[in-house]
Amino acid sequence: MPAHSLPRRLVIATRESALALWQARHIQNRLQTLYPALEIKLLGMTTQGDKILDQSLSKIGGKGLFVKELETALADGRADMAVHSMKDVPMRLPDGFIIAAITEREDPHDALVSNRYQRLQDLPPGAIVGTSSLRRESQLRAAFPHLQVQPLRGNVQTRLAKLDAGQYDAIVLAAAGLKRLGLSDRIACILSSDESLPAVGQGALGIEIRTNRPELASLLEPLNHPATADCVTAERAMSLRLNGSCQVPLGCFAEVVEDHFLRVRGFVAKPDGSQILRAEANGSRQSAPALGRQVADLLLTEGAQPLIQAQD
Ligand SMILES: NCc1[nH]cc(CCC(=O)O)c1CC(=O)O
Repeated sequence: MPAHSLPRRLVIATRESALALWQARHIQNRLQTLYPALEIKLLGMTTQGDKILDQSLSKIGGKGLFVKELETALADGRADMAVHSMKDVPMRLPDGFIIAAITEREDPHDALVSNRYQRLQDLPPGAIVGTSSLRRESQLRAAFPHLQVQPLRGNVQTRLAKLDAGQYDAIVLAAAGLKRLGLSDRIACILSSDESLPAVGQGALGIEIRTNRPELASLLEPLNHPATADCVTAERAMSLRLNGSCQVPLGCFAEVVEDHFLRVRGFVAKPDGSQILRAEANGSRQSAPALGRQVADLLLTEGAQPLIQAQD
């Protein structure tokens, strides 16, 4: 990029939870190292998704609630870019917005957090596990029908506080959030992708800009991690094909195998875990979107349609 087109100041829009701020500062620091002359500020914002804590996200409109306010700040020029957990980014962005870079994935797995138990297998019948994620709930119920799954919302610290107050025997959180916040010692165990297939985009950060700011896209290019971007592209293609929203228990997880290939696994389920459909596709990294769609199509062939529709 020619030096003259470098902006002098940048504003990064972010939510104000500790995790969102960590993520925005992480991107700020990486950009500052790359572009020492740039003045980079954060614009903290509270979104609808942060305000409404008494209802399940799936019932109040889903992921979009975490990004809409940030997009408004991009649209009216208060900010140049927004940092998101890719897990919270809707499959379709509004016209005029793009994810310009996807950074290297942190641990994509879910983690079990408990003050008493080390593993899911150790939880006794009737033990209460906290999660508001239909994806986590359906997988837990399928494998451990003797457990009670109870709703748990709020930011990471709030959820840990509710566990510590004794409201739950264990909770399930994204390992990435705990690790970023320096809370790795709270992890009882990491759940394997067979125990809990991660959410689309889990552990990856995305940087969103307006499509009409190509100079920002060039500036962000060094932050893009191609392997992570290919994985997340496959996962999002799967979810888009199934019209995935928070209202459907669904997961998709892609991994790079032997540098050039992707292994893509997905599932859809009934929330109570009484039915889980799984599928896998393998192929070259260049065909990431096709592999994601292939997983979706395999699931549809297995009978996913009623599971997807039942939630409406
Ligand atoms: N749903 C909120 C959310 N969005 C992203 C993360 C974790 C960080 C990540 O996946 O990058 C979390 C917390 C959690 O699920 O425990």
